Amino acid sequence: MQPALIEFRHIYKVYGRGEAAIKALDDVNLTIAAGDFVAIMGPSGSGKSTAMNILGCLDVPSGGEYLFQGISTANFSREQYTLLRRHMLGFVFQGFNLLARTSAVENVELPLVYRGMEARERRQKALAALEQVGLKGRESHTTQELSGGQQQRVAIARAIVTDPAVLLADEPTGNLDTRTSIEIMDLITRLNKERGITVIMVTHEEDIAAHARRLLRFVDGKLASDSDTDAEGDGHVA
Ligand SMILES: Nc1ncnc2c1ncn2[C@@H]1O[C@H](COP(=O)(O)OP(=O)(O)OP(=O)(O)O)[C@@H](O)[C@H]1O
Repeated sequence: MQPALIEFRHIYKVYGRGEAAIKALDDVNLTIAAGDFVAIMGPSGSGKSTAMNILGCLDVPSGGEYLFQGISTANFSREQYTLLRRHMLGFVFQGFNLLARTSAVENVELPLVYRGMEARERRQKALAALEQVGLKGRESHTTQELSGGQQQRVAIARAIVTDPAVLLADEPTGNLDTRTSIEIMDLITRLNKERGITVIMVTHEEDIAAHARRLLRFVDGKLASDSDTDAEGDGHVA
């Protein structure tokens, strides 16, 4: 049997010591299969960002074990974490996090520069990724010449240009109006369905979470519920 893509075994994250210690994550057990589309919700301070940081190898748990494709990351070196991040994970943030005064195509090429890819191949891949997110014709526009929705599309192109197994999205529509949010969610849903990218997304909005297939709710650092949505994989509430 294939191991799950992602597994949390008794994950704890504790900040501070003694009386002041805060359990940001408290014995979280979780498996996510390849190709799933998971939304994470919960009140402020419930541990969502902490969980995303551990999933994204930006932070390590205080206890428990994080397995990726069945391999424990517990004894990973800093370099191994970096490799896992660069080769398997793509990130999208609420604030887009693009370089200003830099063209869309150059922003998308950036992760390929870190990989040491040759310039021509890099450009080709970045242009293809921009086309995939519906930005053909805007490749040379700089960040400030693009709308918020277009900037998020560039950020998504940058996240998928490396062909990651997992897209980690932290409130990807948090800075967008309703119509643009729906367009971005349709794009993310398409990437999940057509390219098979596993999507894990934090959101505060129920109707954004409804695009996912599965919904995890955190309360006080614990995984309080884990249920299927009504999306049935088509990205829309039935
Ligand atoms: N670096 C840190 N040092 C100390 N405490 C922290 C740190 N990061 C998070 N915490 C605490 O851990 C708990 C979980 O925080 P976390 O940021 O994961 O919550 P969240 O669900 O993402 O909240 P929000 O929706 O407000 O972003 C909170 O009580 C928070 O104050």
